[in-house]
Amino acid sequence: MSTAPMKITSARVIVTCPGRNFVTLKIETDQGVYGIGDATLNGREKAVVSYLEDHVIPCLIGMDPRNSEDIWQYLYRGAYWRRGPVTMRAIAAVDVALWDIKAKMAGMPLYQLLGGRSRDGVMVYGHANGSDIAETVDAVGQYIDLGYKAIRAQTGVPGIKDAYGVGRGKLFYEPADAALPSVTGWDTRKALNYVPKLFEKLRETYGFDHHLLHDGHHRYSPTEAAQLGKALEPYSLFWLEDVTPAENQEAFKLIRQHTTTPLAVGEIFNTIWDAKDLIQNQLIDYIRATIVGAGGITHLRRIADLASMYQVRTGCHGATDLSPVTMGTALHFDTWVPNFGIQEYMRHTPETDEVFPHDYTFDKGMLYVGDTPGHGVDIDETLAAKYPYKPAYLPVARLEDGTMWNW
Ligand SMILES: O=C(O)C(=O)C[C@H](O)[C@H](O)CO
Ligand SMILES: [Mg+2]
Repeated sequence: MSTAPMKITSARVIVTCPGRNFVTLKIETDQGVYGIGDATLNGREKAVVSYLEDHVIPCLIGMDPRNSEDIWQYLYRGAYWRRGPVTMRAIAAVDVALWDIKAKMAGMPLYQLLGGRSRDGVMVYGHANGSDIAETVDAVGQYIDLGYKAIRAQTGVPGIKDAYGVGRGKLFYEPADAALPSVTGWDTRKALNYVPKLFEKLRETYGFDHHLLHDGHHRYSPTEAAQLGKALEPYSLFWLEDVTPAENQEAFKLIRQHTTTPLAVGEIFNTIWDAKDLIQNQLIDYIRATIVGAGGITHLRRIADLASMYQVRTGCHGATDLSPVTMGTALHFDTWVPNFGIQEYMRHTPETDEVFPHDYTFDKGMLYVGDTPGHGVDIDETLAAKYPYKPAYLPVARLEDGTMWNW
């Protein structure tokens, strides 16, 4: 790589809504090479747009884009105000765009810069859901027919209005759907009674050859979470995710003492500090932090390295609110990271795929990175401009008596 001076000449934020909102950062350089990073924060997109445009981009102009580590430290330490979803997404977008530039300049796919291939392909899990057990069992069957090796199963629960994870469309589940938050319901007892029956039926119908996963979406108390984990043990889950909120990392001790169902946490984590105690005390099995949520490649690989010391494996978040730029970048990360576990893969709509041309491909339950230099994902700006931003919130959840709960 040349040691001649190199400069960032411009950086722009592109907001587009090809079915859902995405915030993308494009960094251009004086050598004609550009990089792309995702900065989407579902339901709070404009906060990151402002953070980037008003507070980050002015500092970037003139910096040497090759110094991605120094720029990461500059944005993290330099703001004085550390961590948080807005800050860390803005940093992630810059970081990913800079790694994209570096890999393009090297003429290599990004995984080569991280340390090369550790595996041929990346095992992914898809989202099967239905309004009741029968429908969810059918949906899981459809994923099996599509070749998936691992499937997350979520079901509607009798008596709960719009239970988490039950989509309106198959393959394209999208919770952020209303100009103001829609109100969904929750009832822990009803869910605790019903969810194990789903997995009993799934194992009875399809046997034990496929990995099954379930997301508690922060709804249960530690004691209830332990009960759910115990009840699910006979069905041998790949993981039980976000079974209780993780702000208090200590809470997982209680769950861990009562169940051997593997636990996954971290899609809302921003830094290594959110996961440190969970990892060091071996309270989880999978860490779900991903590229856009946790400060880009530069920071996520630190989390993965810490996790590797405690036999915790990765399981990057990959819902539809993470753009193809994050998906593509995560696949390079997954292709390299030694302690890889699994990658979530919720398919984007054809409109989104068209706005973000990419070279990753799906085959028999696996995703494969391409060999395009960089992370292999671009943005068609002309097409993106045809889909203006539409306000869309995630739902909220309330108990039957009106009490606010965790969505
Ligand atoms: O994909 C998952 O596991 C989720 O829990 C999806 C989240 O609800 C979604 O990313 C929120 O924006
Ligand atoms: Mg989740």
